[in-house]
Amino acid sequence: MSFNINANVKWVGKIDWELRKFHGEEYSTHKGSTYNSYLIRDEKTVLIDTVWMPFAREFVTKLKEEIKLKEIDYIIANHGEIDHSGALPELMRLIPDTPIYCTANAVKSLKGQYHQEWNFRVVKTGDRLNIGSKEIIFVEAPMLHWPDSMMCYLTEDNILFSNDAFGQHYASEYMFNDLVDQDDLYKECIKYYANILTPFSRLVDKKIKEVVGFNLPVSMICPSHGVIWRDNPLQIVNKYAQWAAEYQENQITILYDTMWDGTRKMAEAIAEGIKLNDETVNIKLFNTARRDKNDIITEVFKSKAILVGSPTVCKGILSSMAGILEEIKGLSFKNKKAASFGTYGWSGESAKVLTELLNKAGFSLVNDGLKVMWNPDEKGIAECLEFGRAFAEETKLN
Ligand SMILES: Cc1cc2nc3c(=O)[nH]c(=O)nc-3n(C[C@H](O)[C@H](O)[C@H](O)COP(=O)(O)O)c2cc1C
Repeated sequence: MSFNINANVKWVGKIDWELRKFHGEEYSTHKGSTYNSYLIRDEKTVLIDTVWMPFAREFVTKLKEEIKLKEIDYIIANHGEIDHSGALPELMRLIPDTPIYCTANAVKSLKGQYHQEWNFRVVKTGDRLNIGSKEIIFVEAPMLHWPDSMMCYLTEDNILFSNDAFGQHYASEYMFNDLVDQDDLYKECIKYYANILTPFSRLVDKKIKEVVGFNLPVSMICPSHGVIWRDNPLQIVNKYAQWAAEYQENQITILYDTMWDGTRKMAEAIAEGIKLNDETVNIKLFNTARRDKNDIITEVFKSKAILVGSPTVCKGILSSMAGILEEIKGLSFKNKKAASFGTYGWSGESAKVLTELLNKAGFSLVNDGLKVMWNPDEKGIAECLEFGRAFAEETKLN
């Protein structure tokens, strides 16, 4: 499949309908994904990015149906990660001398993965490549989300090829933003931001300001995954600006794991306590052993505060909770409050362990946590209700 984006730009990527896990098993892709590659025709012909390695053969075969490979004058590698560069080895075997335009860091990441001395042409922000009646302007975007990341802009057509920024893991036969279900689209966008870009929010904010400062008109944004933004393309840039600014909604998310339901009962009673204090707050509960980790992280991203609960197990906490807290720590969430809770049988370390992990992850602790022995009785449930009520009070938005 290929389709025209306009008279001279064609999408030549791959829709991966079946993909359900990405980055190994790290990222769930409930709606599949796409690897977007673009072919620009002017006096010179330019290929922007390729596809993931398993689709390399198919990509090159289909590309040959579009164009004689020797007619590709320039390749642009906006990012060295293999979901975009994975077909380069197959392609470069056939056109080994074609120059590859990329950042200095992309030379390192591409060499690091493919161990090839291709004809690299290093570019920096503001460099221009004349392709006939138009130019391509390069904009480095380090750490959005790798050191090698870059965007490029096609003059006259006013298209920003943004690579991973503004993308989503979303397979659809309707490859334009105005044609797809808007709820589905935004769910995938915010999930991508929450799980991949959160730690780089300051850089996102800086980059948006820098690019806006160039005063380049933008008629379309073509990311490297998911749909092309042609209807009001700046809507996703505005969303990124909001998400980068310590985004939060009036939401409290409760994460827990449990063996014999005691900690679940605590979680539910705490939720009730929150509601008694504040009927407006959106409360969501997740059993971390049973729910998708990336979906949970998206909810944490949206929250003003979180509560995490685990029973004490071998003086520690349950492994699903330990795993997700490790990931949450890496994402460096800002300006969020938290507290912990959990049941125990004799030594009762879990609430303290959770509090320490939350502290290390950068959350502001509202209290020292709540522990309840064995399965909570009436008194234990009353303590949870009060704990929830007080937590709601402490976390009310000003
Ligand atoms: C394998 C195992 C190890 C445990 N280790 C501890 C422990 O080190 N300290 C403690 O206080 N309780 C320990 N407990 C007791 C649990 O914390 C207790 O049964 C708790 O009520 C379980 O909560 P849940 O109903 O949410 O699963 C352990 C229980 C199990 C099954």
